[in-house]
Amino acid sequence: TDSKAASKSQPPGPDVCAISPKAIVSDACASYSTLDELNRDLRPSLVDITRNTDFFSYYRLNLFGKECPFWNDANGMCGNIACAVNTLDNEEDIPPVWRAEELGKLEGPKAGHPGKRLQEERGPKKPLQGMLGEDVGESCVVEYDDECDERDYCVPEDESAGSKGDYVSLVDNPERFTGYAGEGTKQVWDAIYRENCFSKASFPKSASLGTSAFPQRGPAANELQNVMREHGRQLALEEHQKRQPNTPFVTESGLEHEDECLEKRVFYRVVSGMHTSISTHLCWDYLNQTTGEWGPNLQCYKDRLHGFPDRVSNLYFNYALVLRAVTKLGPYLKDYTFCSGDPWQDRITKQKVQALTSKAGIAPQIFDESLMFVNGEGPSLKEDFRNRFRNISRIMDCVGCDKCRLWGKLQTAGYGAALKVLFEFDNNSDDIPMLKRTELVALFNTLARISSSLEAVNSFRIMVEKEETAEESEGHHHIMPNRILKPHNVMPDKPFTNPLEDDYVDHEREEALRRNRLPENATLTDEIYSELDLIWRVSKYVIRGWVQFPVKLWQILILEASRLWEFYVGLPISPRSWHIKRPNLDEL
Ligand SMILES: Cc1cc2nc3c(=O)[nH]c(=O)nc-3n(C[C@H](O)[C@H](O)[C@H](O)COP(=O)(O)OP(=O)(O)OC[C@H]3O[C@@H](n4cnc5c(N)ncnc54)[C@H](O)[C@@H]3O)c2cc1C
Repeated sequence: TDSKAASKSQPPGPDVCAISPKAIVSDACASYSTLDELNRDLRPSLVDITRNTDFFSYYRLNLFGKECPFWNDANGMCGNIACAVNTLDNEEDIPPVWRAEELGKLEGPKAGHPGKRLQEERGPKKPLQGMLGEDVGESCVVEYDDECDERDYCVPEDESAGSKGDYVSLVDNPERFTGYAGEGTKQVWDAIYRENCFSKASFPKSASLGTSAFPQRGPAANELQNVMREHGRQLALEEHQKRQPNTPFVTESGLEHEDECLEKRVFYRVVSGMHTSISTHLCWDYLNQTTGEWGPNLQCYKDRLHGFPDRVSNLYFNYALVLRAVTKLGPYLKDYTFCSGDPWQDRITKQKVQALTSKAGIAPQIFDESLMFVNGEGPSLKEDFRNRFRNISRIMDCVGCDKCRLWGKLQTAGYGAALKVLFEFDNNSDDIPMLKRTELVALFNTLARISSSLEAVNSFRIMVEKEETAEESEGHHHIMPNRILKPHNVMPDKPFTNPLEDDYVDHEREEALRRNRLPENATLTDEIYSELDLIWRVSKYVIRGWVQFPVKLWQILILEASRLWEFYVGLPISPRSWHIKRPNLDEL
């Protein structure tokens, strides 16, 4: 009952399925341990792609040229050396294919938004058209006349010749502690969360913040009041969680967030999960100002995340969402040339990407985007959702620390690309939007960010465990509040165990069984229906296995062929990574 109550107190409770506790658990949710397992599997390839290929390790963005469109940010600037970004000012340091002289040579499809007709002519189901890399002289860049394509979820970075921007090496500018804090950061985070306040009426494009100071009256003032109320509720919720963990948080409007629709919850989770990832990185790679050394800061993690399971839950949710987008994009990337100016490297990059997306494709579906924007007020929310996300990408120009702005912009672009792939790529439609190189780089690097955050959070949890065990053995009786994040699938009466241990999966099964158990007062009819339901789900699971078998076999063949190729050309051979998974009731 405790965990039930807790799950009602906030949208993303630690024991709750990431999206909707009842309706979509089997198709759209994976357990925390499944995601950890996937992450352990995929992480080496992802790190390899984002660190060792030119295509994915250089990003071009307009880092300094855009003013904050919402307020005067002159006072919120970070002067610490750690806030600085090393841009690649010397042309020699940029891969040849992206140097200005090469971009200047480009002709043809770089000019102009492709428009519907041109997209149709280019043919269906090839969103990338090989446009970014078939040949430098042909077209490594696609340029848009207007700021956004109507299906963009964020303001895209422009890589075309003549556009303003700098190249940065993402490897040389790691996301970590910078010391950027105070009123400036508060203002930015507040503005970002304000975008979460959906109203019944749709907002006009980029309107919810407005460019002027806060209004005193009229519709905008009403909205502001709602925002303040919402923010106040958030603070009250946090206070409540501290004082009375695991009890429902009741406001005048009832249990918090209980009645929110899927789309609004998803929006909040994406933003909050991104915030969690940023906090995790700054705590993991923290500057000890006494010793001058960089390393994990456990207290920083405890203050920001350990006591807030919903924040960590949102991080896992984002992993599922972005990984699903990358997996969905996989087949489209087969025709894509990863143009970096060196055909040999381009081929290797492609193989690495194919290996990653094929591996991810073998895993069970972890997020089901087809459930969004379909029921209730869902369809009418899509444009609002998109505009709000674009606004968040504009707010990133108000971040007063260059390095934070770099990673903030990259990650919003990455989530924007993921949302575009999930909600605008319709396999049954011929009209599929295009992706720029910057969007692809942002997408893969955002996944890599979340992936390293998951790893860091697991390591931090283990550190907390060790610290508590040490304290206990010294005789201090440590009282751990229930709301502190435990491995998510642990039964309430079982001891806290390291999520990396094998028996974690057993807890997961027990939890699944517990969820499916009938209430004590169940009638015979309930039991019969429950049995029939189980038989139905098991049959579906078995049939689905048979149907998917040829695809899986094909994926295995592709993977094996790619390993053989790696062996043949003398590359390090990627490990085999498919598992025969034990079915659990969640997947049935
Ligand atoms: C876009 C952006 C990028 C940044 N990148 C970096 C960076 O790379 N390195 C660096 O050192 N600093 C970075 N910062 C600053 C950093 O995020 C913090 O703002 C700063 O460390 C001050 O932290 P704080 O303790 O005041 O809480 P903040 O992290 O600023 O949080 C403000 C409030 O938001 C709420 N909150 C916190 N986390 C969550 C969550 N996950 N979900 C929901 N609500 C939450 C809490 O109420 C909290 O009090 C960045 C800031 C921004 C806006």
